[in-house]
Amino acid sequence: MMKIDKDEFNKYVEDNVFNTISEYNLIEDGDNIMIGVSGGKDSILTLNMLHSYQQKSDINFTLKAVCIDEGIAGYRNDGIKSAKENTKKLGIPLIVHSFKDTWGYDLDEISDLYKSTCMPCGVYRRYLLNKISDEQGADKIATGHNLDDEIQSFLMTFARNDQNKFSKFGPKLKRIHPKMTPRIKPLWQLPEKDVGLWCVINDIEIHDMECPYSQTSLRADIKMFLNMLEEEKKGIKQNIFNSFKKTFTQKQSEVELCMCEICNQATAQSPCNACRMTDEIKKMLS
Ligand SMILES: Nc1ncnc2c1ncn2[C@@H]1O[C@H](COP(=O)(O)OP(=O)(O)OP(=O)(O)O)[C@@H](O)[C@H]1O
Repeated sequence: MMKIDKDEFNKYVEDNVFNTISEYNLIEDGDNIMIGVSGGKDSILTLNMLHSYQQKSDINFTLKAVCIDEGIAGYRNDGIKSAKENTKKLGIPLIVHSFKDTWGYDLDEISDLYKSTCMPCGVYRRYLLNKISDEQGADKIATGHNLDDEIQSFLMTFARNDQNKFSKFGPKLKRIHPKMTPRIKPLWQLPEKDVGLWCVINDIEIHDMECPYSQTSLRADIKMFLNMLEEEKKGIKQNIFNSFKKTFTQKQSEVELCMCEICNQATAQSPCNACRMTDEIKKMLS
């Protein structure tokens, strides 16, 4: 087995992330950054890298973290524990907010209502991440999306013939509405295997469990396909990412946003997805 030098590896990870931050101007002076922390490896590395960037760079910015409790028995509580421990260690304030507080039910209670549970989960999670970031005055939401996530999303747009999603690609999304907090992805150029290795090498306590619902998604199939290809043809994921980078030009979303007549959040169409879904779920549950 190949021996890995811890300091060298940590420097490689830090250089990779710091380069993405500076090359794409992810963080600017005076920014209030909200980090979406699930307690898993990607968001815990993001948390540590942004904390370290705050210490080492001469850019002044604040950090807060938010953890959304979807209500997944036997899964989410360990993630929240990891989010609490890791933010406490770094002195970063954490907000925990649940689906149940907002809509009155857990994800578990609505998991059978849709073909893939990831659909309602994604709609509600994105909604809450944005709402809380907006309420907290955040300028940007940092997520732990890594190189693997980005090429999976890229291939998913082809599988679904949904090129509108191109506006969500890239390490930094533009602000398209005053109430829509844009995303930044500091791990955009870092392969997932290196994120895992960083946690192991540094003995970082993380929540290392697959979401019990993730197997129902197209993303899970594409991830498995890419991992299988990578096993046989080393470097194929990096090649896909490099080709993606060459052809990628950020498409500005062409949708004009308005305010949801029910919840007063920014949306492409009123009522917003979350409110329309809530109405549908209430009917299905009654
Ligand atoms: N429950 C949550 N609360 C807050 N942020 C979240 C939550 N779930 C996901 N995120 C944010 O979205 C990113 C992508 O999430 P996703 O579940 O697709 O990936 P992941 O690879 O499992 O991430 P992680 O290793 O951080 O759990 C996470 O890294 C995190 O920044």
